[in-house]
Parts: sequence; C-alpha cells; structure tokens
Amino acid sequence: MNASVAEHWLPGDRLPNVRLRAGSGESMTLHAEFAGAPLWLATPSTEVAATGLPEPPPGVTALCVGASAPSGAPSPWQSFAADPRWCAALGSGVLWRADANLRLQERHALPLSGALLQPVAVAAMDAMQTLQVAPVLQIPDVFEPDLCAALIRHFEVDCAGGDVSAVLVLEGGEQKLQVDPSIKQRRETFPRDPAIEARMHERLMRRALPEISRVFNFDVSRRDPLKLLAYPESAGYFRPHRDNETPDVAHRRFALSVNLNQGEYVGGEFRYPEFGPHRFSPPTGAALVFSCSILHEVLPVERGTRYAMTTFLA
Ligand SMILES: O=C(O)CCC(=O)C(=O)O
Ligand SMILES: [Fe+2]
Repeated sequence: MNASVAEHWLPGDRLPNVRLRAGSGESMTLHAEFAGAPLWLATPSTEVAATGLPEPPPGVTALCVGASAPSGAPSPWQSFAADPRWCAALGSGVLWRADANLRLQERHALPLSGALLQPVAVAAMDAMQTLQVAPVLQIPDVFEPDLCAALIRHFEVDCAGGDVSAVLVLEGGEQKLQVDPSIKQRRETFPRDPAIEARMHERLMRRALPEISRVFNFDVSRRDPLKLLAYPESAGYFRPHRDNETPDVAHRRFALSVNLNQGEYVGGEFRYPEFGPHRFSPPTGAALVFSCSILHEVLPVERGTRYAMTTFLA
C-alpha cells in the first residue's frame, strides 16, 4: 500500500524528508540533520518578511526555506533551498511548528499576529494518562544476575577492558575505522569465550525472540555479532544516531541492548529525542529492543561505569 503524496500538508502529517542546500553549498537532509528537536519552519514570501521572522524559543531549530535559499532571515534562523514541490506543499508566507519527530503541529500566517509560546509542553506523568512514549520494548530477566556479572568480568579481565570504540568513515572513497568523540565514546569488545557467548545466545533465543515475534510481529532470522560495551564515568556516551543509515548496516531491523549493572552508575540512560524527553534505564539483565530507524542516544555516564551487551537483529 503506497501512501499518497499530499499536495498540502496538514497538522499531524510527518514532514517528508527533503535535501536542504545552504547558500554556502553545504547540503544535508532534513531527517538526518534536524530530527530530535522541535522545529519552526518558515516560508516567507518576501525578503522583508524574512527579516521580520520572530526569535524562536531556546532549544527550537528555526529553518527558513524556499525554492532558493531565502535571504535576510535573522540569526538563529538557518536558510536553505529545498525541492520547490516540497516547499509549495508547506504553503507560502507561513510559519509551521513541528515537534521533535518532525510532525507538523500548527500553521501560522506570516507576519505572526501574536507571540508563539514555548513548544507544546510535555505533560507531567499522571497514572491515568497515556503519555507519548518511545515505541520500545523492555523484556525483563533475559540474562540472570550471575551471567551479567560474568560478562563484566569477562570484559575487564579476559578481554582486557576492550578497545576504544571507533566509527566507520568514508575517506577518499575508502572506508576507515576512526575514533570520533563527537559521535561516541566507550570501550567495546566481542566476547572471546565461546561458552559465555553460547549462553547469551541461548538466553536471547528463549527469552527475547519470542517476545519480539509477539509484540512486533517480526520473526528474527539473523543477528549481528554480540558486543560487550563499557561507558566509563565522565567519558561514556553515544550521541543521537540511527543504526541502519549506511549501506553496510541497512539490513538491521531492531537493536537489542541488555544492561549488565543498572544501579551501579548515574546517567547512561537511553533517550529517543523524536518521542519526548523520557529516559530509559532497564534493570540489570533486561533487554531494551527498538527499531533501528528511530533516533536514539545514550546519555553521558556521570558516575560509575555502565556495562551493556548489544546486538542488531534482522
Ligand atoms: O549502549 C548501548 O546499549 C547501545 C548503544 C547504541 O545505540 C549502539 O551501539 O548503537
Ligand atoms: Fe544505536
């Protein structure tokens, strides 16, 4: 079933992805660059209208778009040229508010007649309310406490604390592994003991896969190698990213992560910026499973070391 392409977008529609080109020639895509924070999107019909754009609240990304990059928008507005049909569907002379998942919320004619308030506030937790929450699955007790402790020992002793985690970068047409603290900082290793690996595999097969099949209606047929991770105090984090964005990992469907020592560190929670500010820190031995397509991050570890085991399923 194909979703039909709307000529005009309405509140509730998720903004389709588009390539954005800055006046400097720099180019990026809307979803890759700007998902995860609330957005103001303006299409001023004249340069004068662009100079009068209102100041966005802190934490809101403000983009001024047109078939050619509009000039005159005051800082912190960023101006981009985008596909003319995409711009036309927004309408001319308007300011859209979109949420952190790039879902359109409200359309206002420019110039604004009144001040726009802060982005739609996240409701306080109330036992009777359904809160907007990231589509993640938490499965308790996938690994027993003694297996978690054995994995930490294996990581620190048999695997000598692992290696600094690197990312794959393209340099002169060649793929290279490179440490990049602007993306992540942690240590990692593949397990070196076939017996311990077999025990993890068995636990995933009997406890995680049936739940994934039931909840997501997805039957796992392969997985990436299991990887042990350590996020040290003041030096462990993984900035917002998706897990299936480059051709070598495009096959991945779900990420699975098991916390090995929850409660022994502060920080290091998962957050899904497209789906609100909530933090996820499943108990020791529990698995957190989520689609590789959604933006996620591991917040900085402030005290202690967070240990985890992760893999990707397809
Ligand atoms: O820290 C983890 O458990 C997994 C972090 C993550 O998002 C990844 O490795 O892609
Ligand atoms: Fe990830």
